[in-house]
Amino acid sequence: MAESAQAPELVYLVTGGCGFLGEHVVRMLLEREPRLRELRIFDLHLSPWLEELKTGTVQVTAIQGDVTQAQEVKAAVAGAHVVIHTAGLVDVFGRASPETIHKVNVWGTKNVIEACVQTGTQFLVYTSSMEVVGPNIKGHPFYRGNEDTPYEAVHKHPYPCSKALAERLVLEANGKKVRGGLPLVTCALRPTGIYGEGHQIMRDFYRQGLRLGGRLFRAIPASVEHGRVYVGNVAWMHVLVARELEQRAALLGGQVYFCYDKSPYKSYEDFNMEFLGPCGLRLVGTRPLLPYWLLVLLAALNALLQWLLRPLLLYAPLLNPYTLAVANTTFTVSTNKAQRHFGYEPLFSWEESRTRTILWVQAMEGSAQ
Ligand SMILES: NC(=O)C1=CN([C@@H]2O[C@H](COP(=O)(O)OP(=O)(O)OC[C@H]3O[C@@H](n4cnc5c(N)ncnc54)[C@H](O)[C@@H]3O)[C@@H](O)[C@H]2O)C=CC1
Ligand SMILES: C[C@H](CCCC(C)(C)O)[C@H]1CC[C@H]2[C@@H]3[C@H](O)CC4=CC(=O)CC[C@]4(C)[C@H]3CC[C@]12C
Repeated sequence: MAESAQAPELVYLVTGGCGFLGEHVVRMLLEREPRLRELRIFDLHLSPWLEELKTGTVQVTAIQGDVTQAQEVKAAVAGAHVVIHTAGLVDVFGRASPETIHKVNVWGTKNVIEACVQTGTQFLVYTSSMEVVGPNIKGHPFYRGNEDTPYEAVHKHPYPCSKALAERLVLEANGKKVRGGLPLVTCALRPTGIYGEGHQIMRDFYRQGLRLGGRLFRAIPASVEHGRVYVGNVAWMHVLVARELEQRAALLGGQVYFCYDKSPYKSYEDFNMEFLGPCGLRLVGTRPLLPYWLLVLLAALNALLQWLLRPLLLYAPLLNPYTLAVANTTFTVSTNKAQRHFGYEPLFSWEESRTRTILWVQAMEGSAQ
């Protein structure tokens, strides 16, 4: 993949390319990867906006497929130079079964690795998660840590378990010989909580606030810091690392990188108010309105209700023991590893990330403004 002034030659495949992050990766590649000849977008559900991308100079190929189906993955990967594997089942609310989460996130990743090996694709970027590290179930804080900070990672929930297993598979595959005899070069990016245009949970909080007369009620102490990163910067990191994998294979291969930018350290709720505030919502209370023990009880009750109601309907509220523990445990990163290894600098400043997110919330139907 050496730099050349010749015609664009590279074929990229983005799995999960119609998801929240995947869409930003796809658009970023089209905007900022001049060597792109063909962009394949592989997803279980293809979005209508893909059509508008097909009018440019890069060949955009939409592939409806399932990462759990090895043959479908292999067919999509064949002939690609780089695979960016963002597809995953993001579920911490109990909507999907643990088996399904494992199947999509672990087997799906296995299939992607195997497809690279069998077809001769040499470069693989995996979207991992901060959840691979923590917060752990013991509630230990991870305060502005980096990739080398010691932390007791203990996973019980199906989602972090699956992401940790999948990340390990990706890292262990680094150096494996692909068809043709060249080594596979892999790396994993670990975003903290991603925000920005298209963020479903932000949408849910906004709608909940509207239903509650423009108010949200503080549940988590303002002192608990939760790491957040703007989706455009996460996408940019994927594009950059994918571009650099060949040139710096020895340095980047088998490495993990937290995704970070200049977003401020705040609690999950205070951070959301950076966007929801200018859209007419307010966060009631300088301290949590309910005592923590009551929240724990409510979260346990929700888990019980989910279990009892499962034969009849899907009850999957935002509050459950796992989400409460994650929201209530400090987990923030402070690192420059991506900058040192592949020259990453955030493409979007905090002000720009904030403005873009606010404009997106405001554009939502029924804005409180
Ligand atoms: N949203 C967040 O805050 C964070 C997300 N991540 C990771 O980033 C990646 C993308 O997450 P989001 O964009 O937030 O989720 P998303 O749910 O918006 O996107 C995931 C995409 O994968 C596709 N997909 C799911 N199952 C599939 C299957 N069996 N075959 C093919 N495609 C399938 C979905 O249709 C969807 O388009 C995931 O791997 C997730 O674990 C990591 C850290 C934080
Ligand atoms: C839904 C949680 C906030 C509600 C808490 C309540 C009910 C007390 O108000 C979210 C708090 C933290 C979020 C998670 C975090 O950002 C890390 C994540 C990384 C991922 O890879 C996937 C998503 C998530 C698990 C994210 C999910 C929502 C929260 C638990």
